[in-house]
Amino acid sequence: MIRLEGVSKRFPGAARPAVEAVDLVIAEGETCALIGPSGCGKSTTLRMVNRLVEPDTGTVRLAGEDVAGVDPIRLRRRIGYVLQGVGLFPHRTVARNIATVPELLGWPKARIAARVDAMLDLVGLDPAEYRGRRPDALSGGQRQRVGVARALAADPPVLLMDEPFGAVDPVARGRLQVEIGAILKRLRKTVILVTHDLDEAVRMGDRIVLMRAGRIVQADTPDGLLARPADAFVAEFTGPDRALRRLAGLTVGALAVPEPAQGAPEIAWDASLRDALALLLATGSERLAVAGPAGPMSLSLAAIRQVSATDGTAPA
Ligand SMILES: Nc1ncnc2c1ncn2[C@@H]1O[C@H](COP(=O)(O)OP(=O)(O)OP(=O)(O)O)[C@@H](O)[C@H]1O
Repeated sequence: MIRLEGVSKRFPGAARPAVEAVDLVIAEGETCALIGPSGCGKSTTLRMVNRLVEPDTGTVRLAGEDVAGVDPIRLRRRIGYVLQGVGLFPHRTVARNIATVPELLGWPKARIAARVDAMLDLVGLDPAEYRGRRPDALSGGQRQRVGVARALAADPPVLLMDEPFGAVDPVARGRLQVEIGAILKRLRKTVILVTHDLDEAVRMGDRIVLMRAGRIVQADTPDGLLARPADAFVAEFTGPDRALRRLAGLTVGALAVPEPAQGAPEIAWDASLRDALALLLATGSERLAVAGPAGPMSLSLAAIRQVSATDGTAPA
């Protein structure tokens, strides 16, 4: 769906390229999280997809088409864009903000109004209560929800998200990551997400691309990145609590076995293994009871230990 081939960019006067020889393919319906230290080229990579930045060399293709040959305005109508702090128009109502692209596309008024309400519903805001408000009457998390609603309003197949939840407090942020991630999956959007937050990348990414100094160091599933860091830099970046992070990205269902564990503390099938471990430690139990989709199951501490034991250390 999105293909970057040998893409490089050096800004005028810069000592080294911001992005260098990046090859990356993002499949339709996939969420790809770009992560890495500040200044490693994440946002520049993202912006070359919607032509806010032009590459010096290489090509960016969208559904097979070289974006260099597509009029930028037309291109951006096919690509939703969500930024930190969103950039909502402050003097426009929530409804008018969400209607921005449909209005540009000349949709009839009734269709726009219906779409605005559907988008508000989608992101969990009651249309009757929120459509007439202005952005300054919203919480940070609500503003980000409106930002996502606006980006999705014209139903673009591709969504670019640059630190979308960076300005939101940690509690609201966790909820947004889970909810918005589920919506994007359900709608089968192809998403590039730029983030500083490894937990966000693990929660939302089907794949994580870790960059350093303009280059891709490792592109892998969240579990692959945490379990098998390609080198010492990746190991350091993912940190000493890599094993716990990994458990946060895996569900109880992945390890539960079809054996009843009567009387054991209960955990949900779709809870994370990190929550399961916390419950095992808090209760001192060796096993948890799981209500599986096809009957009672159990999850043992030993099984979690086994998964953690495969947590590779980086090759020297
Ligand atoms: N418009 C620009 N003009 C000149 N240099 C730029 C421009 N945009 C980015 N850069 C430089 O390119 C490099 C990569 O920047 P980029 O914003 O892509 O990094 P990033 O990984 O997204 O960083 P951060 O996480 O801090 O947002 C940095 O050294 C930055 O200073």
